[in-house]
Amino acid sequence: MIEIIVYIIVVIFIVMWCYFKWHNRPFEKLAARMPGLPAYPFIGSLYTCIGVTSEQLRSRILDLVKDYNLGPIKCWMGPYFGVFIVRPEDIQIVLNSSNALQKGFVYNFFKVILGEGLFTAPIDKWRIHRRMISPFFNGKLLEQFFPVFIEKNRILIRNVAKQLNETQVFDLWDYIAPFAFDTICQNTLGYNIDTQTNKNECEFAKAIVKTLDLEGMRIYKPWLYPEFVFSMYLKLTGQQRVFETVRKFPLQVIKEKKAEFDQRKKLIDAKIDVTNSNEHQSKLFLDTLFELNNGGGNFSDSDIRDEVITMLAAGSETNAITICFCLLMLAIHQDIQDKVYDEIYDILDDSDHMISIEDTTRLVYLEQVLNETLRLFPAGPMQLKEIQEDLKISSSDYVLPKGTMCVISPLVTHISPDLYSNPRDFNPENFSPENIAKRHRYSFIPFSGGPRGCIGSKYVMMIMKVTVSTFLRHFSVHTNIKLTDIKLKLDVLMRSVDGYPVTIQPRHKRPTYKRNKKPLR
Ligand code: HEM
Repeated sequence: MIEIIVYIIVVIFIVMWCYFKWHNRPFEKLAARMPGLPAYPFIGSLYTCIGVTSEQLRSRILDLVKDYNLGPIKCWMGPYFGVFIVRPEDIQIVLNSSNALQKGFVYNFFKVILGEGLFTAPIDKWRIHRRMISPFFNGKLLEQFFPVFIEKNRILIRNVAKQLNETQVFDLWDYIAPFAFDTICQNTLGYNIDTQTNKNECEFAKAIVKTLDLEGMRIYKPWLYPEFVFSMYLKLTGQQRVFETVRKFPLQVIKEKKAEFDQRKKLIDAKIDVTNSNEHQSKLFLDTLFELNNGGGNFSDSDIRDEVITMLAAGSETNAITICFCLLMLAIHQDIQDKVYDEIYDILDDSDHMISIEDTTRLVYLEQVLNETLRLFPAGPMQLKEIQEDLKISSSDYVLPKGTMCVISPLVTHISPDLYSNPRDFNPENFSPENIAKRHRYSFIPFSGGPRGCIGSKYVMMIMKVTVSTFLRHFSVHTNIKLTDIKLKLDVLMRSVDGYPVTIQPRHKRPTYKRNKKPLR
């Protein structure tokens, strides 16, 4: 009997192995020609990630690309065939191909948290939802978010002012992260939460960071790929509760807001005027989802929940990380800070009047500084696209077979010496109009690109300009660390290992050209 069982197991194993080899033929054919990492059964090339910290992982990836001279590089992610795409010409082809809209298999891990919101949605669903949601983040509608930026910045400045003249450094993150969360909450949910003042109020914000990190860690550990193994891992390590927390908060808010929406609709149907509130505008995003839901727009309750969680997750930490890095860069590079402040002063002078949307469009040097921050510290360091049909890229005439996972990494492309001189220095001149014109458009991809690029890029550039300029109008920012002291860790997002340590001083409201002038005798 035992012999028969063993015989059956061996036969099953051989059949599976043959199927696997047969299925992988096109990949193995290409892998034989393409340089890159060797692979071992089951773990593929991910042995390079075993036992390394997320900080070491970043260095390994950068070394890898350097060793292979930016060419397409093969890398087996467990059983999946992957190719690192580094050159801008190839990135452009992949990001704009209608056959590369599907996200890679690892995005399925995030469905536990984000459901099928835009970030994780399969192509058919994504197409419909993206068309419905895009208008909120484009053009004129963006203006509706502006009053919220101003109000949340007012609270931020009031809170940060407590650190004025302290000699001890503080971590910018402690102030900027709650600010970014409150802002996106108000703008997407119309929900006025104030975690800036009441830090313990929202467990959700902490839980979302934790869950995204847990799922991100899974990418490099193929033995955690099967769902049941990962759930067991969560149970054994007592971490499954954070996943429940992530779901609870948005559901509770959506329920509340839906009741308000239904109430308002009843009044409107009864022809009673409800156009009173300032709040109306910030409710627009969720209200429209409710309208799609009510009007048979093929938008279910779970679609609402998934899109809401996706916006909260995608739109708060990324924003906070970039603002923190930007202020830290300005603290390290005082000359650049002076130049940014001079520009702010030229546009807004030394009065206390609030910045307007028009003012933000004139802050062109600040925009260069923000772009340079996103170049060196792209919050979303890696993306994975699974191609649906064979795709020819320009480097070395390779044709990537259907099913290949294309790994695109701003982290890697942004520090290529072929594209940027002294790529590890912080130099906003990289984004002067002349220098931009000299480079390929896809040399700078912090928001990815093509039809599936970041939906929030305009929104976030605007909020970052408002926040950094408001901060600098009130304070000058300082630090005792150097650029080379910053250690980066690579999870789903890329952050600083040791936070963003700074001190602040009251701003002398005079531009450098007035400050440096010798007094007349
Ligand atoms: C500095 C801040 C931000 C950075 C660096 C950033 C970066 C990115 C990147 C690289 C992607 C592509 C990810 C992938 O394909 O794996 C992406 C997608 C996305 N981002 Fe952002 N993002 C930022 C802010 C925001 C904000 C503020 C929002 C919302 C208000 C947002 C919403 C989204 C959504 C919904 C997607 C998925 C788009 C789709 O698949 O259609 N992001 N973002």
